[in-house]
Amino acid sequence: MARKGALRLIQGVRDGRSLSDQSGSLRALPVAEQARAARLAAETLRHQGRADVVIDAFVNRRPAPQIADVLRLAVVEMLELGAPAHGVVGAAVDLTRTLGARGQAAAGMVNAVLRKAGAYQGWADLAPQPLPEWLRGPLVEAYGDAVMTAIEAAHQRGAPLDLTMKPGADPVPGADALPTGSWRLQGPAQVTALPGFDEGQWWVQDAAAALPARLLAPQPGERIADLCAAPGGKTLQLAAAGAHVTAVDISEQRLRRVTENLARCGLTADLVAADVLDWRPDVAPDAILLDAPCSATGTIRRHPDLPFIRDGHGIAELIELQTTLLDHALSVLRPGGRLVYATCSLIPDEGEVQIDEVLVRHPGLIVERPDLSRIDLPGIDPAWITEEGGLRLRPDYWADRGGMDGFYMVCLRKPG
Ligand SMILES: C[S@@+](CC[C@H](N)C(=O)[O-])C[C@H]1O[C@@H](n2cnc3c(N)ncnc32)[C@H](O)[C@@H]1O
Repeated sequence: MARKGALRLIQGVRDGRSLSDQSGSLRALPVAEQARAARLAAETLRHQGRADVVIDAFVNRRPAPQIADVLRLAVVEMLELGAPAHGVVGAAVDLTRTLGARGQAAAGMVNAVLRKAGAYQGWADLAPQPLPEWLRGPLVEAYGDAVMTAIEAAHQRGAPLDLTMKPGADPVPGADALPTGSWRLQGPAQVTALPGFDEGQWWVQDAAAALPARLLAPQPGERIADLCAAPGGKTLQLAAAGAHVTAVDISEQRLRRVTENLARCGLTADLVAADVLDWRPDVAPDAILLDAPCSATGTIRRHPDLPFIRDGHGIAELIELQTTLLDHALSVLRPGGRLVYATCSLIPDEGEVQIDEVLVRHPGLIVERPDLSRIDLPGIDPAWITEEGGLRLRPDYWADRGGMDGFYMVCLRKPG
């Protein structure tokens, strides 16, 4: 059941739909099988390049797309996830037979290929799935070949589960403290079953994603606008620090997640469903966190489908939107106030370059470099600080601890 569900998810990705957008398509399966199908599909995409090397070693020509995906699923299940070959091969042959006349004809080939693939030596040494050229090109230019290889290796390793604790909450048993203040659980976990979930003691948030709110240093009683706020990880941090938070997002549906998260954690914020570009508060905020919409190319560890469903189109429009959002946010900020701009992107045009340009457009605007002596901003590696004074985080950082999402963030101060 889970394998058939995983194959359906992968085919959805081939048609351009993300895995998360398809989660409803598994509703007919028991919950545990839904989770298994989702994991199988994600791991198959994550390791597709390596699976193809193995398959190519045993076929004369690449099979039809659907059959190739059945083979990839089985290869990844055997060689990456360690499932016993006999069960996987039998299930893959059965799955192939359900794929119409082409499947019936291919069942023998699938059986023969997978029997050999199960005994493949050298899986661990195969190069990770490369990023598509539209993304790889700009990233090699920005970071160089060696870093690109390290980033691809980090994508292959996937992501652990990071938690941000409410101040004073007890850590989740088995979680490790990270230098920057987040907590990390290695290995898969059912989030809602973890201790402290129902009590709202913590929320799921990648260690890198937790840093923009820390960089902003929210103070009790400050008026802070969280712009582009949903699903609300940063809103929760700002509210937990005692700030009066207004969370603005264009998507009412996504704002419902913010409402749920606030309620679970016993925190409050004013929620506004609006386009930030139309939003003008009556009282200018003391501080703003602008987590702008972006290519999300820093989150591929957790979204291995992203390279398959994007082709680089739309990034120029996103960059233009980020510029407009940044200018608008600065226009509503109180004089002397601070603004943290953040994107979960690896592309410098969505980070460092935006800041180079905003400083030219807004004379008097300054960058507040991260202060490494601040006790509420622990664990910042000086190597993360960029020339203009922002923080560039990459998936290959903290490789021995399980990596982090790619992110860019910077704290700006508006002239008084
Ligand atoms: C990167 S996500 C924000 C993540 C969020 N800050 C968090 O920490 O959970 C970007 C958000 O921007 C919102 N968005 C995109 N364009 C917007 C606009 N013009 N005005 C307001 N929100 C917008 C999207 O709906 C999406 O929820």
